[in-house]
Amino acid sequence: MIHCEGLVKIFKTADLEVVALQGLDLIVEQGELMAIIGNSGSGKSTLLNMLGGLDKPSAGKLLVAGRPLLSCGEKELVKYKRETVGFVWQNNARNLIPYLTTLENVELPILLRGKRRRERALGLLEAVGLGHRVKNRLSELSGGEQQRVAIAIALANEPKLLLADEPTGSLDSRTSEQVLDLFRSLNRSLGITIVIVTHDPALARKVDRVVQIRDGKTSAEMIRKASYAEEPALPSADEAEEDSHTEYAVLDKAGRLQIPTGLLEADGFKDCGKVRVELEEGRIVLYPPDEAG
Ligand SMILES: Nc1ncnc2c1ncn2[C@@H]1O[C@H](COP(=O)(O)OP(=O)(O)OP(=O)(O)O)[C@@H](O)[C@H]1O
Repeated sequence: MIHCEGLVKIFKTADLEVVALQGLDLIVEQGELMAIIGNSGSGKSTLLNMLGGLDKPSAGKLLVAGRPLLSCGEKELVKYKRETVGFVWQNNARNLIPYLTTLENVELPILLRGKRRRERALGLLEAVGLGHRVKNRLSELSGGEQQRVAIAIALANEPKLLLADEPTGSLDSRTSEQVLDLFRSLNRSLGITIVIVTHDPALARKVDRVVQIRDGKTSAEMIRKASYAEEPALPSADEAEEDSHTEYAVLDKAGRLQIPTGLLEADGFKDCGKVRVELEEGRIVLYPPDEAG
């Protein structure tokens, strides 16, 4: 569904250039539900904007649902945004119109596409568990309910890919859990590919694959040992990530590897600047530079 290779994004301001993505590689399969995590400023939102066709990369390869987003024209990009991708934002103001009812909010994007279909809007609200709240104004809904309306809106154009930027950022943990459950059930029932950008490690732990971005590049991947499809019971709050997921460092095509920061604190590696690399019995082993061979 998503194929990014060597993706670069440079923001130029009057006197400054910021390299937000520095040759990022990422592959997301069709029907995956995955999360992207990373520190503030690591490039998560920049990546999501590229995937959603809201901004163009400066260089690299970016294919989404078979479309080359870097080279396609404006018209094709508009078609892509309308037909292939849906967005859910943390900030409800970006998704919702406060003075309309729940039903009117969901009908609107369908109306804009020239197909007035109350039935479909009602169906979407049922799907997100809000069939009983269709006549309420948004101010009468809780934060979690409003986020579910936003998800119904994002689904109105029957997207193949749903992009969610901090979708639970302003919700308490119980409501976040419900929103994530909804993503899971939509992923299963509609087969829609879902990419969630989050700061929330608890949320990230509950999907099959978590990709970590560091300095504009994918640096590590955590893959759930048992897929949630095979083992729907989610890890308990006190289960550590190591128990539920296996962590991998990303090795790119040029042979570059980002070593997890914690490991670099070990004796001999701190600020060492270089390492000795040996192949030993089928394993690549790193030695501090001053350790005798
Ligand atoms: N429009 C822009 N103009 C200039 N620099 C930008 C622009 N958008 C993002 N950046 C810079 O690009 C880098 C990556 O930003 P981005 O918003 O993608 O990070 P993020 O990982 O989403 O952060 P956060 O978790 O805080 O939202 C940052 O250094 C940011 O300051």
